[in-house]
Amino acid sequence: MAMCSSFCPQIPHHLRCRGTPINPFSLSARTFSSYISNSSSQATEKPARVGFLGIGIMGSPMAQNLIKAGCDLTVWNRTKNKCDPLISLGAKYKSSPEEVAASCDVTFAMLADPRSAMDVAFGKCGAASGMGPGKGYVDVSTVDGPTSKLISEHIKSTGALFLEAPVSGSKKPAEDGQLIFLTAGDKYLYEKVAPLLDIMGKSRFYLGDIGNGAAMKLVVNMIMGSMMASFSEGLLLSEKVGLDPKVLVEVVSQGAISAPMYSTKGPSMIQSLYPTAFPLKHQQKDLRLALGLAESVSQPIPIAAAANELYKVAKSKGLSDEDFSAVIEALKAKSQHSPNDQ
Ligand SMILES: NC(=O)C1=CN([C@@H]2O[C@H](COP(=O)(O)OP(=O)(O)OC[C@H]3O[C@@H](n4cnc5c(N)ncnc54)[C@H](OP(=O)(O)O)[C@@H]3O)[C@@H](O)[C@H]2O)C=CC1
Ligand SMILES: O=CCCC(=O)O
Repeated sequence: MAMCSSFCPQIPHHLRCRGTPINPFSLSARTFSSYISNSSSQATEKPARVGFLGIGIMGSPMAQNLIKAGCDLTVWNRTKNKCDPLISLGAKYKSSPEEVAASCDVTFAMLADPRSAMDVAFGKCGAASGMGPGKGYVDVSTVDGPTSKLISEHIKSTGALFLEAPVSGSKKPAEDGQLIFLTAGDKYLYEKVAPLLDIMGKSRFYLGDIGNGAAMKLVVNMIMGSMMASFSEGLLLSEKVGLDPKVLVEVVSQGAISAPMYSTKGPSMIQSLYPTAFPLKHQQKDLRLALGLAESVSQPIPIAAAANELYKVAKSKGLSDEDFSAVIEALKAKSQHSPNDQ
């Protein structure tokens, strides 16, 4: 368990065995009382009833890890057939977010963007209609602070608790239970869902008031979006001046600007392949939201603003559902010129 914040309960790694969701906090909460905290043996009781809304690239492996850990999981997705593999693994299915929330102690939501996060949380048959005292709602989608605050207000007006908990880490870390949770909101709920976060992630940060988790996530993804745009420029420039971009990837990997993202995505970018882990449309959404965040405090972010334009060009070229590394295609288009150009 990585060091998170002074508020963060430190759980020794040996207490985080797969299939044994064990955490000392589980003893105190009534709604979560079915957790056991026996660090020396396998869990003999099932965890509390957990809901999961939004079974996309991220939601699917996160939900799967909860099932594998023995959680009593109920799922919902707008496109129902994406729930089928989870149902095969033992998940229950309900036909609306309201029904999931009504039947669960804590409900997670992993939705595409602010609009869908709000619709699912408090739209027609939304989760809020099924919430009430003793329940918790944990939104792990990447949204902006104002959206998160609105969702929080709707959930809390029912008497339930709310935690925002966007994640750093992509498809593979989600599959491997290695996500990083950036949480804010009700501290009590944070402590109660810690065992569930520890099933899906490798670390968690508690950042205080609602909006802080969203802001942290947007800052991280703003940096990531600019890094990928810059890396794309480097790959194309190296090739144009007669260098082997594969060697560039190797050189970068050995130096101070080394990043797993470059080593992982560089080789496929060189082949113009963009297998989707993080959809480009979501990266552009995050840059857009980061620009709004910066605007709200009059902070100039010109690099991110330029990167955002590039992702918009990539979207206009039909690359929304490709991996965000496909942003390189926007630069290829830009750099095309006639042989007569100087
Ligand atoms: N992929 C990644 O690497 C990461 C993504 N994120 C963030 O996580 C969130 C989910 O991402 P990801 O799983 O990749 O995205 P996907 O596009 O794969 O999944 C989006 C989910 O939102 C649902 N959805 C979209 N619109 C609506 C709507 N109007 N009403 C109800 N449900 C809707 C989709 O349902 P349906 O199946 O019906 O379309 C799907 O379940 C995003 O906020 C993203 O920014 C965070 C970290 C990493
Ligand atoms: O929001 C997406 C983040 C992807 C990552 O952290 O690798």
